[in-house]
This record gives sequence, structure tokens and C-alpha cells, in this order.
Amino acid sequence: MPRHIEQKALLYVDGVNVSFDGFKALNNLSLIMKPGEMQAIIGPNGAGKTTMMDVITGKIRPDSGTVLFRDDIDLTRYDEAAIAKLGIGRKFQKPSVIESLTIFENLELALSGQRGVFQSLFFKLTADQAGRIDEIMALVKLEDRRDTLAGSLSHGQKQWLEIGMLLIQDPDVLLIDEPAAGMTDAETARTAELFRDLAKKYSLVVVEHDMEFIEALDCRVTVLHEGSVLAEGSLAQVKANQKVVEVYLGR
Ligand SMILES: Nc1ncnc2c1ncn2[C@@H]1O[C@H](COP(=O)(O)OP(=O)(O)OP(=O)(O)O)[C@@H](O)[C@H]1O
Repeated sequence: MPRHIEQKALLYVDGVNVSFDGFKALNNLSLIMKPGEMQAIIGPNGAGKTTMMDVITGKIRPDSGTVLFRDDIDLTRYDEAAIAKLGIGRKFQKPSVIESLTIFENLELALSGQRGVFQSLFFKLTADQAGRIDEIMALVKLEDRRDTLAGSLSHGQKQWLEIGMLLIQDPDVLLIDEPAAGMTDAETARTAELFRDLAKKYSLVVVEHDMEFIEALDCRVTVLHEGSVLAEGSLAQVKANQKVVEVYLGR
């Protein structure tokens, strides 16, 4: 473990560089995520937010730099599937629930370890597992829609279901990409409430553009710009930061 870290880090990113054809998408990026923390990542288009998530989840291997999970697991040595198994769950912007299955069945499929629809038909749930599905449905506020087909859910409900499908695999960290995009105001408010609940048990990294949503999350905010951290602090602090104001106004 690098000596200058005093507090145990859940995710430790140090000096990470990623170039695409000579263009630096991540430029000496360094940040630390502590256990049990919710952190929002903001920044103008092209700031490197998605690339950062790609590096943490093993989709992209950095050209150089350190990416550690729980202090000593070098994530750059693992592929995407192995990183998911280590306990780092990722939610992409678009929901990818199976529309022809019910909410319960989607969660059952996620619990059965993504073996595929056919195999999961023969997957027998134990009482404990069925109880776990009920628990997750309640957590993501869909308990009254157990037998509803996922295809008939609203966009926001699909997002909650997909978050439930990640949670059922019991991750330590959730990386969530623009959850509020396309949601109604009421859904956005409910999602913020859900995330504040989740933050009591999980560590969350939320990439988002919607400032009202970030305000409602009430968490630490990291601003990325040109592949590096430009500012960090509460939303009020980063909004008052002159460098941040210039970057956003200069868009
Ligand atoms: N596979 C790729 N090939 C070439 N350039 C890429 C690739 N992926 C990303 N980039 C470039 O790297 C930069 C960072 O992109 P990234 O998607 O990480 O930004 P972002 O902060 O997530 O932006 P947005 O808010 O628009 O999603 C952008 O300029 C983008 O065009």
C-alpha cells in the first residue's frame, strides 16, 4: 500500500493516464474513495468521467498509474467479470432489464448469477433467496409490483429495478452512470432518497450532470476536467470555486 494513505481506501486511483490516439482522456488522475461514502462525479462533456469508470471496472486498461481496491487488490490485473465478482457493481446509463420478465423474475435471474434465462428457469430458489428478493424489491420501492412485467415499468422504475439487480449480487461499491437522466422530477427526487438510503450500507460513486439531483444527494462532489480532478468538496464549495465556474461557463 502506498505509504501516504492514512485511512483505508476502498478505491485508490493514483496518477492514471489513458490516451486515445494521442488524446489524453485521463491525465494523471488521482482520487480516493473511502468505505461507506457516497461520492458524486461531475464535469463537462468529455471530462473523462466514463473513462474513469471504464478503468475502475476493467473495461479499459490504463496506460500507466495505480488502481487499487481495498488497498492491495490491483484492479488493472483483472478483467471486467472478475472485477464485478470482487464486489464492484456498475450501472450503465440505459436500463438493461429483460422486458418480457416480471420484476421478481429479473431479480431471480440476477441472483442466479446471470446464467442465462434458460438455465435460470431450472434454478430453484431457497427460502433465504426468495426472502432476499423481497428485501431488495422493498429497498428499491417496487415491492407492490412483484409480478409486473419489466417492459411495462416507467423509465425510472426500470432504473430502480436494475439497481436492485446489482444489489442482489451484494456488491461493496456501486458505480452509477447518470441515473437521473430521462427521469421525471418525482422519480429524480425518489432516486435521490433511494441513494441516500443505499449509502448507509454501500459505497456509491454517482456520475451525474443534474445539479438538483446532486444537491439532493448531499454528498462529496469531485469535479473532473480534461482528465484530472479540478476541485473537490461539498456541492456549495465546488460551485463557489472560480476554476469550476470558468470550466462550466466556458462550455
Ligand atoms: N474509445 C475512444 N476512442 C477515442 N476517444 C475516446 C474514446 N472514449 C472516450 N474518448 C474521448 O475521451 C474524452 C473523455 O471521454 P469520456 O466519455 O470519459 O468523458 P465524460 O466525462 O464521460 O463525458 P460525457 O459527460 O459526455 O459522458 C472525450 O473527449 C472522448 O471523446
